[in-house]
Amino acid sequence: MLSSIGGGYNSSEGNFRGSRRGGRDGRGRGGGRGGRGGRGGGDGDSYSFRDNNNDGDSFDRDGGRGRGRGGRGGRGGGRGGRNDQNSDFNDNGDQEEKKREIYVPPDVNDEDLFQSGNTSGINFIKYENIEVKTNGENVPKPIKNFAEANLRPLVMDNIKKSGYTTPTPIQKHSIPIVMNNRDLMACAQTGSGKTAAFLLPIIHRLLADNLDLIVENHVEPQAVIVSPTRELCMQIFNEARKFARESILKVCILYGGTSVMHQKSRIMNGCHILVATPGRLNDFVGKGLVNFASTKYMVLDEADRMLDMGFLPCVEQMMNHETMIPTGERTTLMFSATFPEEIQRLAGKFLHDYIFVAVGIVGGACSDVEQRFYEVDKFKKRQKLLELLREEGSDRTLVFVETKRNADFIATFLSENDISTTSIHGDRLQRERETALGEFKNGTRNVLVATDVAARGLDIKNVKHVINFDLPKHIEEYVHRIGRTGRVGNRGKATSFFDASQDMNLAKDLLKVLKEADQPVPDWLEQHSYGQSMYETATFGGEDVRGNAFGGGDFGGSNNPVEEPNEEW
Ligand SMILES: Nc1ncnc2c1ncn2[C@@H]1O[C@H](COP(=O)(O)OP(=O)(O)OP(=O)(O)O)[C@@H](O)[C@H]1O
Repeated sequence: MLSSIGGGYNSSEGNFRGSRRGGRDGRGRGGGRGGRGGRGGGDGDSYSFRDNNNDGDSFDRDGGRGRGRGGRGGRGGGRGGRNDQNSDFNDNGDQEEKKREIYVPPDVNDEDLFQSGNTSGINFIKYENIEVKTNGENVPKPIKNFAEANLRPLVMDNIKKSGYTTPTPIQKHSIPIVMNNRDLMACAQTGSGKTAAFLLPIIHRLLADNLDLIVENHVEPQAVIVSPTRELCMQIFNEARKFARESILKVCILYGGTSVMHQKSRIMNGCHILVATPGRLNDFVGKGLVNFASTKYMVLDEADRMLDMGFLPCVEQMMNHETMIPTGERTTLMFSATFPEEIQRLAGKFLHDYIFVAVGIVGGACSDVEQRFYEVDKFKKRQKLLELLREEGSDRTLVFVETKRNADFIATFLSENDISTTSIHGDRLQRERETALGEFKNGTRNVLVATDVAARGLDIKNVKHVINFDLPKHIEEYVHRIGRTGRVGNRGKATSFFDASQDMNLAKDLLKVLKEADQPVPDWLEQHSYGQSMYETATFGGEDVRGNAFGGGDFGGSNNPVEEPNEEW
C-alpha cells in the first residue's frame, strides 16, 4: 500500500516517505507508533492548530511544535509520531534537533538570480491609477521613475538587469522615504514589489555610507531583515544578492532547519545585510555570534504576522536586545499587504515618527485575481477538487489546506489520481520543503499542496490557480494566499471551498474583500454573512491608526479613488 501511494508522490529525493515517517524530524519511523493522543482517521479535518503556519516553518522555537505529530502509516489509519510534550516549546536544548540540522542548502548561481520571480503583466500599467495615501510629518516626495531616485549606478544596473523599467507605487513612495532614513509602515497589495521597495534604498545607503564592517568573534550586520518563513527568507536573501550584485556588500541568511555550522561559517566572513527568521536569529544573538550594535536598518517583512501573538515574543526579544540601536537612531521599516489596526498600534512602539503609506485599500485583495467560491461540504471537498483540476487543468496550481496532515492526504490523493503533486508544510524536513518548492517552481510537479507556510510572500513564477481547499481562519491569510497568483499586473484565479460548518466566521470579511475587489459575491455567501455579527469580524484594513493629524497627502496617479468598475485593478 505504501509503495503504491509513494510511487505516485515521489519527491526528487526518492519518495514521499520522509514525510510519512513522522514529524519533521522523521521520528515515528515505521508509522503510527501511537503518537500525540493517538489521533487518527479521516482526513485530519479535526486535526487543526492555528499555529500551523508558523510552526517551525518559521523558527526554531516553534520548530519543535510540529515534531512527533505527523507520523502515519498510510491513508486513513491511526498515526502519530512520538509524543514529545516537551518538544513543543523547545528553544535550543534539543540535541537531537541540533544533530539533525545538517542540511546545507544549495546556492543559487549569481546569474540565475535574475531569472527568478514574475515578470510584469498586462495590468502593470494600471498601478498608475491606484490611490496612495501617506500620513506622517514631512513626507518625502515620491519619485516618478527610477532615475529620479539617484540610486548608485551599480544598483541601477541591477534594476535594469532585473527587467524593471518603472517603479511600482510602493517603490515610488518607499525609496525616498528610506533614503531619507525615515521610519515606515507600508501597506501594499500582494505582488506589488514591496521587497525591492525596501532593498533598493537600503543597498544604496549602505554603499553610500560605506561604514566599517565589524567582524570579530561576532558580526554586526548593518541591515537586518526578518521574515516569518524560511522559504520567504531565502527569497529575500536572493533578491538582496541580486540587487547588491557586484558590490562589496555581503549578504547572509540565517534560518532554521539547516546546518548551524554552515551558517556560522558564512556569517563569520562578514555580513552587511542579514536576512533571517527570528528564531534562528535569536539563537545566534544568544550565542553572541550576532549583535545589533551596527544595525542601522531593521526591516520586518510581513510585519503584521511578525507582530501577532505567535512571533511577538521573538520580535520583542530582538528589538529589546541590549545592543539594539534605539528607535530614532536606527531606521525601522515594516511592510505587509495586510495591517490590522490592533497590530498597527502595537507596531508603533518599535517605530519613531514614522510615515504610513497605504497603496490602495489596506488589507485588500489584489484585484487582478478572479475570486470564485463554491459552497462545499467537507466530505465532498476532495471530489470537488479532483473535478476542478480535471475540468480546468492542474498546471501551476497551489492548493491550500488547513493542516499539515491534510496536506499529505490531499497530495497523496491527487497523486493517486494521476495529478503530479508535491507538498510543503512544517512537518517536512527542510530539504524536502525546498525540493517540493523547487519542483513546483520548475514545473516538475503541477500541483503544490501547502499549509499557510506558503501563504505569504512567496513569488513563484506564473502561478495560475490558487485553490483554498480549506479556508483559513483569518481574512488576512486569505488575502495573502490568493496573492500567490495575479502578481505584478498578471491575471490570476482563486477558487475557495466554503464549508458552512467551519467557515461562517469568515463570511463577513470575505464579503468585504470581494466587494472591494469588484468580485461577484454569491448570494449564499451574502446570506451567511448576515448571520455573523459585526464584532465577530476582524478589523483588517482601515487607515493609519494615528489619524490624519500630519497633513500627509494622497498621491493618486489619478484623482480617482480605487473603485474602478469592471477593471481588474
Ligand atoms: N518595478 C518592477 N517592475 C517589474 N517587476 C517588478 C518590479 N518590482 C517588483 N517586481 C517583481 O514583482 C514580483 C513581486 O514582487 P514582490 O515579491 O516584492 O511583491 P510583494 O509586494 O512583496 O508581494 P507579497 O505581498 O506577496 O509579499 C517579483 O517577481 C518582483 O521581481
